[in-house]
Formats: sequence, C-alpha cells, structure tokens
Amino acid sequence: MAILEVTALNKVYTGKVATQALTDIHLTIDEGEFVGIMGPSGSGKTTLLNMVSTIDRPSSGEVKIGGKNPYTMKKGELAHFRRRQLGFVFQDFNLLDTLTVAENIVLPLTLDRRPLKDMEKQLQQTASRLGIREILNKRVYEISGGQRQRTAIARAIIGAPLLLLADEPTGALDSNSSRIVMESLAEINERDRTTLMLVTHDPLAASYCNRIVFIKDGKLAAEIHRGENRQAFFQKIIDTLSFWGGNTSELSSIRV
Ligand SMILES: Nc1ncnc2c1ncn2[C@@H]1O[C@H](COP(=O)(O)OP(=O)(O)OP(=O)(O)O)[C@@H](O)[C@H]1O
Repeated sequence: MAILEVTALNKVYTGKVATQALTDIHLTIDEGEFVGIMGPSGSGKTTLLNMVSTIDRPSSGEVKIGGKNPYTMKKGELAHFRRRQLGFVFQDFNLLDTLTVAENIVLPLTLDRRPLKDMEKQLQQTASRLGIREILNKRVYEISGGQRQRTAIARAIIGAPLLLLADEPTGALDSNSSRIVMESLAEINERDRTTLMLVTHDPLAASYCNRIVFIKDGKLAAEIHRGENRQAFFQKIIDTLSFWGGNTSELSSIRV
C-alpha cells in the first residue's frame, strides 16, 4: 500500500528572481519503506520535504498521504491530520528547553487530550525503546545532543504516525550519537513497519535506508536499493554521490 504518493510535483519560488526548485517529481513510498533523499546543496531536498510535510504548498501537482490530499483540507482538519498522521524529526531537535524530557515526549498526546493513564503507558514504552527512561525527569538543557535527538524521535513516534519525516537528524551529532540515532530509526522502521522519509547529506546515515532517491537541480536523478549488506550499500551511495554530485568530502576516514 502506498503511504506517500507525489505526482507531477512542481515548486517555483516567486520573488524578484523566480526559482524552479522542483520539476515534475513523481515519488511513491510504500508502507514499511525507509527512503532516503540525497543530492547536492540547493538540489531541492528540503523543498520536497516541506511539500510532503505540508509546511509549504506545491505550485502544481499532487501530494497524497495515506490516500488523502492534505492541501484540500481546511486549517483545523490539516492541523489534526499533521498531528495524527505525521511525525517530524529535525536537525536542531525542536524541543522545548524549559520542559522535561517526559513533557516534551507526551506533548502531541496532550494536544490530542488523550487520557492520562494511556499517555503514561505510551511514554514509558517509547522511552524504553529509545533508551531514555533514566532521563525522563531531566530538562532538555541538561541532556546531550544524542539524548535530545532520541527525545525528539520519541515525541515523533509516540502517536504512531503513518509517515515519519526526518530532516538531517544526524546533522548536529557526533559519529557515535549519529549511529545510535540511525539504529533507533532503523529499529522503529523494522519493528513497527513505520514508513520513513529521511533527508540527509550523510552517506553513513543514508546507509540505514532501504532505498535512496537522488535529486539534482530539482529533478529525480537516480535511485538505488539496499541489499543485505549495509557496507556494500554505503559504497554504492558514495559512488552514486560522486557521479551525481553531493557531499563526498571527509569520507576517507569513515568506517561503517
Ligand atoms: N523560500 C525560498 N525562497 C526562494 N528560493 C528558495 C527558497 N527555499 C529554497 N529556495 C531555492 O530553491 C532551491 C532548492 O532549495 P532547497 O533548500 O530545497 O535545497 P536543498 O537540496 O535542501 O539544499 P541544502 O542541502 O543546502 O539544504 C535552491 O535554489 C534554493 O535557493
């Protein structure tokens, strides 16, 4: 079953100089897939993510999530749809610093006015999975970057979203924290069959995906699939990036 269907999508940023950021994008992501979006700086990755996450409107074309077009919804319905069906993980975590880890994680359920007992149960389960049970009572400014991102992932998955969207989730993390974050996302994908779309420059992070779509100059340029071996997939990603462009610097010292 298709969770995401992007059809003939175009985005033009109007202004003094118009920029055609995306041209005729067709992309389907099926239930349980873990798809990476890669490409050089300015190629349109964030624009595509913003169209899918309903942050910004396409100039033309269609986006369907779980068979529904969010752009035809009224404001209240759209807010509800985003809260129930989409999960977001950002590079800079987007947590509320003055709240505790627990309060941040249950925020989407609080907004949905779920019963307290259910919230507590889901909180404990989700925190255990992400290895952050011991820090639930700490405030965000008291925890590390890796712990912050795991808190943000817990918040994103606590409502069991149809589609989890991640924008450079390892961009602000050291290599060890990045690995833990990517292993967490892969585990969520494998165990819950949560569908994931990840935008990244990082080939190592991308090697946890099952499929990678490369964008160049706003157009789909290539697509590769992972086999059994993540090491071999990592090499394939490097080779594809060096062919199509992208961040292949500082790779010589990376070990998968
Ligand atoms: N709000 C905006 N107004 C005008 N032009 C924009 C806007 N946002 C992005 N662009 C332009 O659209 C194109 C695609 O940008 P986008 O941010 O989607 O690329 P990206 O692949 O995510 O880049 P990066 O890897 O550097 O984050 C670029 O040419 C960019 O300058």
